[in-house]
Amino acid sequence: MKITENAREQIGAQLAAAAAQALTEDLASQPRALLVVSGGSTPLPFLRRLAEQPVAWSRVDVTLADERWVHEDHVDSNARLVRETLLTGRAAAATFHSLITSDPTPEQGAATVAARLATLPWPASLVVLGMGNDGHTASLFPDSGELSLALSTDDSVVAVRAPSVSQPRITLSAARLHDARRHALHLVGDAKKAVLAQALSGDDVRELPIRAFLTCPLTLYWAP
Ligand SMILES: O=C(O)[C@H](O)[C@@H](O)[C@H](O)[C@H](O)COP(=O)(O)O
Repeated sequence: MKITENAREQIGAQLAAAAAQALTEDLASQPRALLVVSGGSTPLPFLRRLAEQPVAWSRVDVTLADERWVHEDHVDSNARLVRETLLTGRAAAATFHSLITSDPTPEQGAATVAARLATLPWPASLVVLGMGNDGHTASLFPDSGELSLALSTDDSVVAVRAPSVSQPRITLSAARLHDARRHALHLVGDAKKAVLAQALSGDDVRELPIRAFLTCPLTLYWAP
């Protein structure tokens, strides 16, 4: 157990160093740089380590790959995760752009979120993706009625409902998620390694939506 925990800390630290390097490289030639991170449980060690990296954080914008449509104080909020882990220490000087509005549903809030995202310095320096055991990434779920739309639209965000998750969500579209200089996939555990192997051995994106990003190119950060 201890070995696994250490490996997960190490891979988080490696990803944090790579993210800091990407932002610093881009900030050498542009006024601001954008980082897109994912929610869930995997990113915790990465976000905590990144918060302490020496980056010109006051010139960095941060947003999320997707969000659960809950209040920002909710235990399931990805914004809460980012505020409590990344936006501390040195990285507190970064500007965070939430994917949530006060509208009751993501369908009602999507246009406001899209307008917010349009002000950011795309392409992102780095998009960090996670993946679920069903092959979803961001909120591109295999069982969501909005999957085809999210994979094909030029809009930047899509409101998503999926039977496999309890809360409505909002996700960056595949097109928006592709709009980055670098992509990383951050995974832990043997189950996810097996899902990734399955994804690499086929091409039906609707079966395993992570496939939409396997040609980015994409750098894999995996630990047992
Ligand atoms: O808000 C979210 O849930 C995500 O952004 C999602 O795509 C996540 O990356 C995967 O579900 C993996 O989640 P875990 O890291 O918790 O396994």
